[in-house]
Amino acid sequence: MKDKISTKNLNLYYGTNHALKDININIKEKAITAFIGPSGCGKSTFLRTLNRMNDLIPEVSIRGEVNLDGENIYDPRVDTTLLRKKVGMVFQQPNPFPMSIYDNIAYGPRIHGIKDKSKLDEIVEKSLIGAALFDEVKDRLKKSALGLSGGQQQRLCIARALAVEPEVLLMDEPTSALDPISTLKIEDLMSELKEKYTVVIVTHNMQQAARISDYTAFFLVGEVIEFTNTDTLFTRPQDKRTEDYITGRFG
Ligand SMILES: Nc1ncnc2c1ncn2[C@@H]1O[C@H](COP(=O)(O)OP(=O)(O)OP(=O)(O)O)[C@@H](O)[C@H]1O
Repeated sequence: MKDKISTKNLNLYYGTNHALKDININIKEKAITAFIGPSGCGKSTFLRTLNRMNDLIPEVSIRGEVNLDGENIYDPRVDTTLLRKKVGMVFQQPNPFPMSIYDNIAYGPRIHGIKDKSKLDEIVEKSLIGAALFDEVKDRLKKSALGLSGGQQQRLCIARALAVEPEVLLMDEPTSALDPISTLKIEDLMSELKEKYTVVIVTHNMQQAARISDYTAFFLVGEVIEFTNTDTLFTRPQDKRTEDYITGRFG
């Protein structure tokens, strides 16, 4: 499988806080890559560098490269709107817009210029099917998205991300606000999504990383300590710090 994203000596500072230190990793296409590590070690920060979401935070400075299909996304000529269309994001708290289920999903495509009603209908249906939500909501597409359960809202947010035909999906602890059954549904969905998309997930839950990801990176105070395929990381970690973390000795 080819590398979809590769970072080169990536460093990030919040003011003087050196939050990411020389990150060099390659993320494989059409696979699930998980980031684990204790709180505050830079996982979310790193995830956000992959579609330049940190640009929106004041006092951030970034050095190094993030290459998407070989092109550095920090090149000043890059259009961040198009970048974020290609590299979509799902957050910890489901955050549907206060509008109908249909309009939530049509929102992105409309921004990108699609107005034709039948085309939008088709995108909405396809995205909801892709997010394993269609059957549950097909009779209430015009009802408010805020009436859905938390787990349904999170799948709606995934459908909303899929609607603009991304290539990469970044997920920042997408199940930590959900009950176990909704969590399982999202995990099953992620395994389906990786057939078409490159999926990158931050998770606090090591069992989740072990269950669903193909590759896992262990972060500690702004550094990637170990990054390899998930089985190896959890069964034969090379670094003592990884071993201590996965065996619950700290974190
Ligand atoms: N918006 C921000 N402004 C300033 N500093 C920040 C900001 N976001 C994160 N940081 C700092 O960057 C470091 C890494 O935080 P980050 O949230 O990326 O870690 P994390 O591993 O994702 O943690 P958690 O698992 O708790 O979400 C921390 O020192 C944090 O205080």
